[in-house]
Amino acid sequence: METTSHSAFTRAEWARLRSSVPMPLVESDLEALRATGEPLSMAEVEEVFLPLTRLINLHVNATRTMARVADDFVGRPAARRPYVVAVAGSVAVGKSTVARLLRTLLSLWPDHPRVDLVATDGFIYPTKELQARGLMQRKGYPESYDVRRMIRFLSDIRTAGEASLPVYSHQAYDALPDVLQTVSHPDILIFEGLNVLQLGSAAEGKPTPTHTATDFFDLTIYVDAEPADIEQWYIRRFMLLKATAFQNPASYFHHLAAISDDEAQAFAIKLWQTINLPNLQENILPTRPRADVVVHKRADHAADQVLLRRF
Ligand SMILES: Nc1ncnc2c1ncn2[C@@H]1O[C@H](COP(=O)(O)OP(=O)(O)O)[C@@H](O)[C@H]1O
Ligand SMILES: CC(C)(COP(=O)(O)O)[C@@H](O)C(=O)NCCC(=O)O
Repeated sequence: METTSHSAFTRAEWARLRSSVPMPLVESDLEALRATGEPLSMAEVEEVFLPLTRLINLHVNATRTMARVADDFVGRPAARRPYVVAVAGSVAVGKSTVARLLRTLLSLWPDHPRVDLVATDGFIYPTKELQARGLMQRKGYPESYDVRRMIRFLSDIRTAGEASLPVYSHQAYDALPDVLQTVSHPDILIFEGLNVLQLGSAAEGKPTPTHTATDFFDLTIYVDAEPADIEQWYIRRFMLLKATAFQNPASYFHHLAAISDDEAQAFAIKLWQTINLPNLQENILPTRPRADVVVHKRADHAADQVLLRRF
């Protein structure tokens, strides 16, 4: 399906663009990269992600050349700033697996060995603040993020090469108090989250923001799938977490460990249908046309199509 904004590649067409990039991973490497309940095969790496890392590698080098031109023009010493890749998509679509895999693959290229990864959940307001604002049922929606802090983080990374952010715990369902993740002079930063491609709009009575997160990205990737498939993945993962992570008394969802599977499943469906699906439809899907690369996954998680932006 060719669109006005993107060229479409079947999996087989995209796989040919790997060219001669060698496969650097073995099965045990993939085991460490898989998220809960998510398959990731050697074929997926070879046919989908090695071509993608080849494209990113070419783009990093071209971007560095362009930056040198600007430095030469004004007569200042060449400065290397982090190249930022954004990964967007729904809750449970597999963004974090894609982000971890890209980090591993990109760090094996000698041109850019230092690759860091940041998830935007670190910018979600702490539970106390969400409760005060009446946003506990809007977690993951644009208004649940401290967008100013996120923009400041991205701006510091691009200008100074270094910045810190809070750390989110899925177990606590909240930010960890007094814990910060510091990112320091990576060659590449992968910035992963639901809302990274959003333009942002002015709050009631406030001026339009000067910057949006997308101003700071060199390349944007949208991980795509049919909402009905993502719902199945979300529910399956929730049930796996019930049998594992939720058993821990420290887990926010520990109370669900004791209820029946049918009740837990009904709860997962409710979370999906009242929070995550509307967020996908209202806020996340509308950002897809702006992505440079769209990786579309089938019900079995294998990518069947890749779109590449034309402009
Ligand atoms: N309640 C939870 N407890 C523990 N881990 C979780 C929980 N919810 C999500 N996760 C994990 O957090 C990561 C991010 O999940 P999510 O934001 O849905 O994005 P995605 O599935 O696209 O990576 C995944 O690795 C997932 O398995
Ligand atoms: C923390 C999240 C909003 C994801 O945030 P992201 O890293 O994409 O910014 C999401 O995993 C979440 O907790 N959603 C709330 C509804 C639910 O529990 O599924």
